[in-house]
Amino acid sequence: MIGVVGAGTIGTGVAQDLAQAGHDVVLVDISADALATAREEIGRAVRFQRVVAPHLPTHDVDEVLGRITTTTDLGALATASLVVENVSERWEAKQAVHRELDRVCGPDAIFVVNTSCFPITDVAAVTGRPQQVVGVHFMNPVPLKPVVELIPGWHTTQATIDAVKAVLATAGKRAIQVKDSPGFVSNRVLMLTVNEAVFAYSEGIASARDIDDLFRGCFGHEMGPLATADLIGLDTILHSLEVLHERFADSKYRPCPLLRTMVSAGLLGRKSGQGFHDYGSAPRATPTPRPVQTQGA
Ligand SMILES: NC(=O)c1ccc[n+]([C@@H]2O[C@H](COP(=O)([O-])OP(=O)(O)OC[C@H]3O[C@@H](n4cnc5c(N)ncnc54)[C@H](O)[C@@H]3O)[C@@H](O)[C@H]2O)c1
Repeated sequence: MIGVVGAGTIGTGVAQDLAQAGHDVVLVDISADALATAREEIGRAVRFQRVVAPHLPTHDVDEVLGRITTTTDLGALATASLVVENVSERWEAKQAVHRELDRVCGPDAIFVVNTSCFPITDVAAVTGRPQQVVGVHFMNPVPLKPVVELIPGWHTTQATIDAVKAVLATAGKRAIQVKDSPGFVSNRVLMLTVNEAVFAYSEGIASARDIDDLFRGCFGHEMGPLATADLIGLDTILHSLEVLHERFADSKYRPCPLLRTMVSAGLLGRKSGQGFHDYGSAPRATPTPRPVQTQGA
């Protein structure tokens, strides 16, 4: 059995993807509402998959949901062989969950850290098993993205890396391995782009629509930076920039004040229905029925 902790934007996708690959999944969150929403989202995403990704295998909704058990009790992961942690990008949450996982899980269990920016070595250090902790930066939406960033921590063993790669392969995922550093490669670059796009928008240089249009039309991106931010979640973008700002002590990562204001106002992007673009009252990241190609956070 595989544990998935955190049933938000990305944890929901991870649970779906692993269940589609045939694994029994226990999905844990502190919020019962988040777990209920996750089940609804997974049902919807499995149904939509044939429309948004006709090249991928189709799955039976009841079979996929039948492999996923949801609970608010982390103790349910006592027999997990592997746990993928996807809780909010806040240090207090990350370290508390890994300490608790270290206490409840068996000594052989491997912990996968799905984080946008925290160094994996820092997370591994709060456990008594740093050799069995590895970072996997999944991309969003997880079931549609074939590549992940894989980040060993200082003490991660090759056996851990191999075991995690084998599980990723069951879900058709290819891992690109990079060294442990805040934001790794993808988010170190992506967060700067998103932040600069927010600055340009806040200075009135162009509308959100035109900023995104430029990136689609000029660079062939499937989504512009502001639509990408909406998909990832503006709170996750803000927290990621805060981590980069603090860890590199470099002002180039200071979050645009507008981003902070929008998060305070509850404008979190797709998951709240409103960000730089309007998504109506739809909860979270239900993909629109057209091919989706996006980045991760
Ligand atoms: N959103 C993305 O596109 C994306 C992509 C790759 C990685 N990530 C990373 O994945 C992690 C989750 O991001 P997200 O966007 O899904 O966030 P989110 O805010 O959508 O969801 C986080 C979930 O964690 C739960 N949670 C918080 N504390 C918890 C605890 N102690 N125990 C159990 N559950 C807890 C919350 O209730 C919430 O449901 C972050 O570290 C983020 O940086 C996000």
